Amino acid sequence: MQQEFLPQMSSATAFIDLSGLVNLFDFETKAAQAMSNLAYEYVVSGAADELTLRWNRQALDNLKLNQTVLTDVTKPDTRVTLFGHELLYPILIAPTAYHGIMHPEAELATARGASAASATYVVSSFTTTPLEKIADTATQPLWFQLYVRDDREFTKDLVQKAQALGFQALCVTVDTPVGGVRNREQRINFGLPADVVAPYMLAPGPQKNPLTWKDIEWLQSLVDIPVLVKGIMNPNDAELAIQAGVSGVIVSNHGGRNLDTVPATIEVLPYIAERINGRVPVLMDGGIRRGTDVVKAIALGAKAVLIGKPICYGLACAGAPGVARVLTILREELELAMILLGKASVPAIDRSVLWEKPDN
Ligand SMILES: Cc1cc2nc3c(=O)[nH]c(=O)nc-3n(C[C@H](O)[C@H](O)[C@H](O)COP(=O)(O)O)c2cc1C
Ligand SMILES: CCCCC(=O)C(=O)O
Repeated sequence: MQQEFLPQMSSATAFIDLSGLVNLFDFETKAAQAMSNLAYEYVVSGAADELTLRWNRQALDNLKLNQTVLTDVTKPDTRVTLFGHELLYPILIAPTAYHGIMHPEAELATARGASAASATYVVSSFTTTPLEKIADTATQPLWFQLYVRDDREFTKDLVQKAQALGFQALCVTVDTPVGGVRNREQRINFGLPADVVAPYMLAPGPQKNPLTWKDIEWLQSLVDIPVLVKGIMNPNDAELAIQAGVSGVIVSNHGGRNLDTVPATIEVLPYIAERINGRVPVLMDGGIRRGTDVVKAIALGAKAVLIGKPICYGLACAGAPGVARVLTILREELELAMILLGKASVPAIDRSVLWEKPDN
């Protein structure tokens, strides 16, 4: 009998008990069953041999922490301030496309989950839900991620719409003039199902007019909100970003999805932070799955981190509560790590938390 009702419910949300999912990897395992094959292969995909995808994790795992005891930290303060706004903890939702293939409530569930967990949600240009609806739903800050399309008038209208709707920052993705070699997508002949539409995708595929630093200057002239560039992977580009006047830099290799065999983000982060030298905030994403990963990124110069795939998995497993749970688990792990490291606040997290072999 119950079978009859199942099609009306999302097979992804029906009867999922979140209590057994205690870390972000558990969500990935669960999502592999909850998601359609199309959605799972799309999300899990790295470029080519998926080396960078793996290195993002491996490089974080290979960093060791320096335990410090008897420090009297019981309730760490995880707050950070970014562009004049306070975040309760330094973890944002990275922009990921096409939530409509992951859950029937799509980006609205993500927005609800982010709001429930007091997190900032960076909405992808390739959202499958109109920005107005997301803005209506979210009660916590939204940022907008921009893919610049050939039609620059369209792009102008889009960023100005986002600003008018109250999106608080613009992240211009600069690492995707073309998508990477994605064999998993090729094997399943990835495409959006007919009932899932990305309203701002406009002319999918590679664009004819390459994006250059001049466009970054132009984009900044269109809006008053902070403009960040997402996808910086070397100090020279970071310097050019500063010269172009950006308000922030996101160290990202697109979760290993674009150019395979570029280094892990945690590996390049300290060099970029050194070059930026505090002139603008540096954010980072790629492989963050544990509270200790957040600590490591902050120790090496990130002001905050973003998470991509775990949010997709939380969404697919259980909609808004799944998204909220993923964020809350990571936040709680961060708090525990801070206590165990004796760091009472985020700004106090410096390189002393990283283990280095003593000289003597
Ligand atoms: C399914 C998926 C879709 C993505 N879509 C976008 C996108 O639309 N725009 C963008 O700038 N980055 C996109 N990214 C990259 C993420 O913003 C982020 O850089 C990356 O996922 C971070 O690594 P993580 O997944 O290991 O946390 C996407 C990533 C995934 C996994
Ligand atoms: C070609 C980019 C499509 C969306 C995206 O950014 C991703 O899948 O990583």
